[in-house]
Amino acid sequence: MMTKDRYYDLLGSKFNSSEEIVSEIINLKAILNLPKGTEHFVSDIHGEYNAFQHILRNGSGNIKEKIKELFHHILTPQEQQELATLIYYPEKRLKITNGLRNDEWYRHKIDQLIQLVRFSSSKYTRSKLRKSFPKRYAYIIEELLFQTSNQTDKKNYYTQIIETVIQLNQADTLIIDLCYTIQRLVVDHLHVVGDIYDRGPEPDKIIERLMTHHSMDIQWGNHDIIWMGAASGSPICMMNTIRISARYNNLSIIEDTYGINLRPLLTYAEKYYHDNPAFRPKIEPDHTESKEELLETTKIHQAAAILQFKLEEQLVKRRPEFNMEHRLLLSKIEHDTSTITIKGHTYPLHDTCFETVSKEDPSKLSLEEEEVIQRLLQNFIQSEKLKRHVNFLFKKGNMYLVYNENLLIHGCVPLNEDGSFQSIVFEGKEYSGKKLMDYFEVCLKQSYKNPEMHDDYKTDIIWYLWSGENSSLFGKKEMTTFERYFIKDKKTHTEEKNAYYHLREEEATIQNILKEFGLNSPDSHLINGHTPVKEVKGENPIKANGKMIVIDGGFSKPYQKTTGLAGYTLLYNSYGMQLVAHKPFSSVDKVITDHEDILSMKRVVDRPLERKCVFNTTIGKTLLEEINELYELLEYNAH
Ligand SMILES: O=P(O)(O)OC[C@H]1O[C@](O)(COP(=O)(O)O)[C@@H](O)[C@@H]1O
Ligand SMILES: [Mn+2]
Repeated sequence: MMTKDRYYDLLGSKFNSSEEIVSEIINLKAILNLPKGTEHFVSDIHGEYNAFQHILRNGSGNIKEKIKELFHHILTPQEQQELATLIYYPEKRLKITNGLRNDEWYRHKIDQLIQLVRFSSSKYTRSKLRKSFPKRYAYIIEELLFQTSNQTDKKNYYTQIIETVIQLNQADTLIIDLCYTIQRLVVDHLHVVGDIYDRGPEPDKIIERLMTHHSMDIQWGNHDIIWMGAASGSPICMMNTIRISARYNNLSIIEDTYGINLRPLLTYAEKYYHDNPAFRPKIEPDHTESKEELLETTKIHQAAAILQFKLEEQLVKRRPEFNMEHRLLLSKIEHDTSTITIKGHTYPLHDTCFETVSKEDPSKLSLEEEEVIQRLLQNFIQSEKLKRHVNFLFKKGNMYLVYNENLLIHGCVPLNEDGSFQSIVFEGKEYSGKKLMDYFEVCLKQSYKNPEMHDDYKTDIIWYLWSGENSSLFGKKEMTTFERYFIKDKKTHTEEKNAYYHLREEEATIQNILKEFGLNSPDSHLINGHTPVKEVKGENPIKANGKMIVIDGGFSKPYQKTTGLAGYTLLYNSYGMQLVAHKPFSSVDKVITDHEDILSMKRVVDRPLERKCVFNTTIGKTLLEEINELYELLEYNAH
């Protein structure tokens, strides 16, 4: 333990004089009284990088709103949209409008953008603002920002700066910098409420983009943890990532993006599998793969699924505490009649591919299969890029987050029908509610530290998190992957949701959960992703008298049919929370050429009586502690 004296000496060494300490106290106190910064919540991005980056660029409609507030009396809606498009994609827009621009256009645009920077920066201190400026024009932007073109004495100075920039052919780059500054200023902090991976084609690009973000956090989703599990040495999580990537025709994420060699798996799959309609990949109309390539994917898809089922049987048997015996489906197959009996009903099996499944010992892996799995796993563990991405997920992510009096969880808090927390025994200890989620997090972290261990308890827990009944990330009784492939009767495909999903409609449930996580403020909310909100069927994303908000971003194209909208994101500024509904995103080109935007409709979730300041936030609490310490330091120095 550090002594108090030593601590103050260390802290004091950051300041040269008492005056410096005093001015830091004044600075921090001033920050506490600024309005709280805008938080942006997104979830279930599912590899749809293009739609995601667009939402970041337009701040879920926030940029357009600022433009409207500032310029509604001088710009038509069309002109406002054009300005918005310029701010979203400055380089691309400037390229397109090349030739149409003259000095007058530049003067005008730079002035409008400066006004917007000023307007969007009112909540920031000068020092924070300075940090948000791109380096190359920081000085010029600052000069322009703190002068106004209206005061006559400053007018010449202001105009002169802009004229010089134009004369020196620097206007384009200045405009680009101003646009990105505005993008950055309208959202202070980003929360990603899980499911960056799977289904869509570019999860890696999403992670890379998030790595450059100025301030963000992640709550892991079930589709993120299977990739984290694969990098932690879990063969079953790895097989599942391969199976899903094959299903959505995205194997190039594994091969090209993460540099993992799938050849051994393909060679093996070619030997035992053929074309099979149930395993043909889902394809987009504009896909570029040849018939042969799609057939290869179909074979890999089957190999990955059967290997996953075999590994699952092994895991279920070695972990009786997981209560997953009902998932021992390979053991239930009647090979002679090609049927299976589940919960007392016998169903015919279709599109089967059980050539490698032994009747006597269905979970048994052949030597060849063991080898393929080992080689793949080594590749997953050693992929530098995957390691970088998973490191980032661990660094920025958690099972849940308490932030500014809100609780953020991707899936759920598993509940019993009576609303009590569902409990389960792991390693001889009973867990429920918050403790259960803390336990899951410890397991994930430990497993990642030991990627050379493939079937230890902590690594197996990651699979439990993917598909176990008490998993806060899954939230359903069982995952019917096997049934979906091989049984036609849709009844068997249903995945019964945890009681949480109907109980969360009630305010008392949410209050109880918030309390479990130490939240008692009347302004607290619970924010979930994970389940698409079926607005077409009348589902409301705002539940429990406004305490519960479901924001599945609906980015995942294959799921948009069921929701009717693309989905939701959430904004939380000093005036309260607003839910934003988005239409599906078409393409960047459409935005740039036709000014098509994801039409956003806003709905107010709530509006607290008082405008929230930094003082009321999580960061505010830390600042307050810092201020108190600085006061103590002043006193310590005075003695
Ligand atoms: O639609 P797909 O890709 O077949 O996946 C279905 C599976 O995905 C899950 O819905 C989990 O994914 P989500 O987290 O996106 O809901 C499972 O419950 C279900 O079995
Ligand atoms: Mn999910």
